[in-house]
Amino acid sequence: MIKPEEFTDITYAVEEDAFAIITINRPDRFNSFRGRTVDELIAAFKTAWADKRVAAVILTGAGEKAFCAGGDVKERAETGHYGETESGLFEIQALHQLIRDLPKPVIAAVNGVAVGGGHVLHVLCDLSIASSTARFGQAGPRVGSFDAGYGSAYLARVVGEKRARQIWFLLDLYDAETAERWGLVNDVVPPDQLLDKAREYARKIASYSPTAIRFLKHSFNADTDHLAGLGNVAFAGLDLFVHSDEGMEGAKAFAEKRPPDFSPYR
Ligand SMILES: CC(C)(COP(=O)(O)OP(=O)(O)OC[C@H]1O[C@@H](n2cnc3c(N)ncnc32)[C@H](O)[C@@H]1OP(=O)(O)O)[C@@H](O)C(=O)NCCC(=O)NCCSC(=O)CCC(=O)c1ccccc1C(=O)O
Repeated sequence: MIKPEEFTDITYAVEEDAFAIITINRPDRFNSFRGRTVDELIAAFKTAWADKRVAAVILTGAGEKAFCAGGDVKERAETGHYGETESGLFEIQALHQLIRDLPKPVIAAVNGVAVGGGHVLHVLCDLSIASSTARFGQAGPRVGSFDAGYGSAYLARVVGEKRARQIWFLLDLYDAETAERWGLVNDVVPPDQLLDKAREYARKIASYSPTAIRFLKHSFNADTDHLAGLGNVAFAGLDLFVHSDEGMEGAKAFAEKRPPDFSPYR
């Protein structure tokens, strides 16, 4: 497992002997993730799980523009994949499951755009706080991708069927006020208050019984845990799809800054 001192794509810190802050740190790529980023996120969440000081975890992005823009589409357009990883696997699904299984609440502090796989990350967090400048949405069908596991089915539990379908079929970006109205985030605050609000949430959680919180988190999850099986099916399909001509058309069009042409695949 990669050690925190070896992290290149994220940063990890424990504050007040009470909570961890994980920051995706690739601002030049809108904090999009590659294989290495996902490996480091997994290592950071496991470190937080094992650390007895840590009662809650805050997940955020570096800079003011992006929380996380999903998979690194430029890397995928250039190489067809997301780069080297420790295991040889691209472990995004394991990261999703880890955020759910970690018996400590995970708070997304959404500091900018949360789109594609980055949007899925915040949806999977137990709580989300948005900067008033944050924007939310999915992008997969534009760039030749989809998340037909937690990213669609669990999203529908959070915002309802019509809105989840609207998010995935229209691919618009929604502002923080709309996200709050839809129940997609718990709070909206000015950008300069975002991390303090997340710390306030984490401090409160740290003052309560960790065993009670752990049971409650597992209980909330139990109702949708079967979606992990759906995720296995969905990601097996996605592995095939992203390498197809249709899938690669989306990634190449993004990298070439042109609209994709999916008309041959209807
Ligand atoms: C995020 C945007 C909405 C921001 O728009 P805007 O504010 O107008 O800024 P831009 O000028 O567009 O972007 C600024 C700068 O950042 C670069 N950038 C943005 N996003 C990415 C990205 N995802 N990857 C790489 N680089 C990115 C952008 O190119 C600009 O750089 P310049 O050098 O200045 O040109 C908008 O940028 C946007 O829509 N971005 C793309 C979002 C997206 O499509 N994300 C990927 C969705 S798919 C996904 O995340 C799932 C991946 C996955 O889980 C998976 C799992 C297992 C197998 C396969 C996959 C899979 O591939 O799908």
